[in-house]
Amino acid sequence: MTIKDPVVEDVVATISRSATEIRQGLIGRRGTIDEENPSGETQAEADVWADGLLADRIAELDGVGQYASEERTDVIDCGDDPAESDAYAIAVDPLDGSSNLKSNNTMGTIFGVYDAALPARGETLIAAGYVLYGPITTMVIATDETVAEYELSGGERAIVDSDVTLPGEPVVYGFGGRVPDWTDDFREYAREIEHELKLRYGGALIGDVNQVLTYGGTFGYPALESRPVGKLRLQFEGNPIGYVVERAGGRSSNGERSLLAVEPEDLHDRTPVHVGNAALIDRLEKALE
Ligand SMILES: O=P(O)(O)OC[C@H]1O[C@](O)(COP(=O)(O)O)[C@@H](O)[C@@H]1O
Ligand SMILES: [Mg+2]
Ligand SMILES: [Mg+2]
Repeated sequence: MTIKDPVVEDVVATISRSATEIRQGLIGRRGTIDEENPSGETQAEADVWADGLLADRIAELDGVGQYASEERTDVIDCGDDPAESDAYAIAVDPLDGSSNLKSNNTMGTIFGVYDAALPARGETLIAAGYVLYGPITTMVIATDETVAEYELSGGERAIVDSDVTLPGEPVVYGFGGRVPDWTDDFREYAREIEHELKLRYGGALIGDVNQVLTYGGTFGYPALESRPVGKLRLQFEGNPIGYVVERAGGRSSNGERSLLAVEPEDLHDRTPVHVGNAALIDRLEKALE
């Protein structure tokens, strides 16, 4: 599978080559450091290390004007301003689910290629995807043309599915947050889903969303009573994941509308995230009305 846009291909190739190294570099970096990221969360040593590695490599690519990640406060300007040129802005969650490092469970790396200066609406994404560090390392890449899945080995990517499509019949679900902290409307909706689908929740967005893409169903990290804006970050998690799932034939929502239509106010905005089969996301939005 070739990616038509050479800058997107360069970004994807850089991330796929780095993934093998990131996976290997997790060994010995499972602890936390005495620092917080801009969202106020304690950083893992690996979060900061993976961010540095990706920032160095992505920022130097031709056609990349900005690099931003959930691990650093500000955007790095590294070329032409995406607002005034053909350059793209790359937003990254270097390690998604890094609290899973301690228990040695699934994690990922998420990226979005925005044709706009950050923060930007998801509608300006021209590509997005993720690496999944599971028993094997895979990469899902969505562009305007298609969603494809690859296996990564030694920095090379080998195609496994050139047309990833959300299965029509939903099978699995995963909802984040503590049940008593859910809103009454969401809890009522979740109770129905629990009777229809099978629970799959691993504590890393990427692992859980990849199950939804594989089997059909829904993943949600909802608005909480204690935190109405939810937990996940719009630029680094919500938008890229929303883009992938929408391109694969599903829907994304912040509870009211497509994640891709949400206007950001700040680089580190949080948002409720819901993705999956369109019929389920339609039902969710109705339940929250
Ligand atoms: O621990 P919780 O509340 O279940 O949260 C899990 C969610 O938080 C995250 O770990 C947040 O991502 P980061 O690890 O990149 O901060 C998601 O991957 C996951 O869906
Ligand atoms: Mg994350
Ligand atoms: Mg992260």
